[in-house]
Amino acid sequence: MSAVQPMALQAQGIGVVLGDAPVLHGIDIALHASRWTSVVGPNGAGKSTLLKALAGLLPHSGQVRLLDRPLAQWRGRERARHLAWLGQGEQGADDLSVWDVAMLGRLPHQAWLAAPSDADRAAVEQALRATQAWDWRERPLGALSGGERQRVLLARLLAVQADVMLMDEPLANLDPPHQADWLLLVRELVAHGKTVVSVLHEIGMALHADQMVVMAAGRVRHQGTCDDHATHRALEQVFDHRIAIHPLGDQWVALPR
Ligand SMILES: Nc1ncnc2c1ncn2[C@@H]1O[C@H](COP(=O)(O)OP(=O)(O)OP(=O)(O)O)[C@@H](O)[C@H]1O
Repeated sequence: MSAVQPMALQAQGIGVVLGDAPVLHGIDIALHASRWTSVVGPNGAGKSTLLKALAGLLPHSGQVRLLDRPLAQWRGRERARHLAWLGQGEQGADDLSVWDVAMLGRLPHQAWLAAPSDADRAAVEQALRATQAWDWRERPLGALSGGERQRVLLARLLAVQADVMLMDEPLANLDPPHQADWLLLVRELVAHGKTVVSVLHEIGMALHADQMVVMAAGRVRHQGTCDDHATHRALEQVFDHRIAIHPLGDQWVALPR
């Protein structure tokens, strides 16, 4: 009999209002630890807003629980060691070197104004090598291409060595080989007990996840495993049947109808 997996993240009745507009309506999701969940849906569905609410970056109604404890009960630095975040199209830090950007991921581990420890330096090197960004470590972030920049920001997230990793469009600007590398990386993270939640527009890639949350118009329309036909039908429905999910070998692909 397999052991019951603990919950990494739970959202209960999450509502978010941005400006005057209600953007999320009563979201309930439960994400097991050591799994990869992809969040998909049309533009404006509320995917990024949900990810920000899960990360505690947005005021919301309802409750988020991280590792079975209400998010509000975590102290800031402790939470930042357990929950790492990669935002969509993050700007800023252009003058910092790639090494220093990745080292920002170690801030929750460091005492105030303390120099980086050997463990910090080892974590940064490991993260930069994992995203093949090591060779650029002395270059300023602002001198990199869009895809190179994304790999450095991914390294910053990895350097945190958090249990739960939230990534908003992590494949943005990545070429196909580096998208494939990301997939291998996520599988390795999950095999080592990490929990990954990623917002993805690449439906074929998203279908490699363990679980899928399908959103539309600020609501969760479906939550299920990626090999379940009900998940595929929900996907086709939220995209107005403009795509169809087909088997290809041992994978699933999304093709335009
Ligand atoms: N600051 C804001 N004020 C008002 N409405 C907002 C604000 N930010 C986002 N919205 C709206 O909230 C809704 C959800 O936005 P969100 O960015 O979460 O969608 P998304 O599913 O991530 O979309 P995309 O796939 O285009 O990235 C959209 O309709 C958007 O216009």
